[in-house]
Amino acid sequence: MANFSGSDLTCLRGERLVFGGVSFAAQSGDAIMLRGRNGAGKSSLLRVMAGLLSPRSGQICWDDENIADDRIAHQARLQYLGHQDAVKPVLSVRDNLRLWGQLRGVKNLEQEIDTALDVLDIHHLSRVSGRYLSSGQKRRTALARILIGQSDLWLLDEPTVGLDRESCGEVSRMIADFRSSGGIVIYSTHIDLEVDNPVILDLDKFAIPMVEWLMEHSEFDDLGPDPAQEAAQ
Ligand SMILES: Nc1ncnc2c1ncn2[C@@H]1O[C@H](COP(=O)(O)OP(=O)(O)OP(=O)(O)O)[C@@H](O)[C@H]1O
Repeated sequence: MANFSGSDLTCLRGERLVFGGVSFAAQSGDAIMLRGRNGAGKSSLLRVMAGLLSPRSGQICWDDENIADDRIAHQARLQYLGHQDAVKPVLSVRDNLRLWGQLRGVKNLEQEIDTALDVLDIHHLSRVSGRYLSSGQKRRTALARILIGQSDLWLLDEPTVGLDRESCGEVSRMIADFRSSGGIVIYSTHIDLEVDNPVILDLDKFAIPMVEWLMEHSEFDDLGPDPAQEAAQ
């Protein structure tokens, strides 16, 4: 049974404190849904979970090992689906999936590609170049990518953006199948994606004022002595 957890995570983007004090824990078969208003930090947290962004404080562990200690092992166990579909315009759908599978060293690649094309119902597009795909077709291609090769963790940033209702149902089924094979799924969504009993992590609850956080973490120490106090001495 795998464990994926984060404790007391704080994330700064640019000059802005996005969230502080976020903790989570998931085991094989679990799903966590990230909720929160626009800008609450759902994408940022998914990037932190993927090891693509370092938290300002706190740590993330897979089976009690800090993911920062072996980023390559962490990348190998996860599939991350960001806002961008990362579909290469000059490659056909099949070649896009092939490239992805080759990068991950997937065995039986052609067979896995066929299965993924069937699941996402895009077999008829397999020879079409990325540049000719609609946004929903690109999203389906990106979703097909996460089915290729073995993984233990899916990090999905608004997986259903641009999808029609039927494809949203397909995403729900993909998530259910992955969980029943022991996978952990963490996803953000603004729609009601049908997922069985997800734990809800509401990031609106973790926004804290910037100044308060800086004071708490003694960031003002670097500014030197208070001139007003010095003048009074
Ligand atoms: N590359 C970046 N550099 C600086 N700030 C960033 C960057 N990306 C995002 N931010 C800021 O971080 C904050 C959180 O953004 P994030 O995309 O994580 O939120 P979100 O909850 O996913 O939003 P949405 O629901 O709109 O997708 C926002 O204030 C945003 O402006």
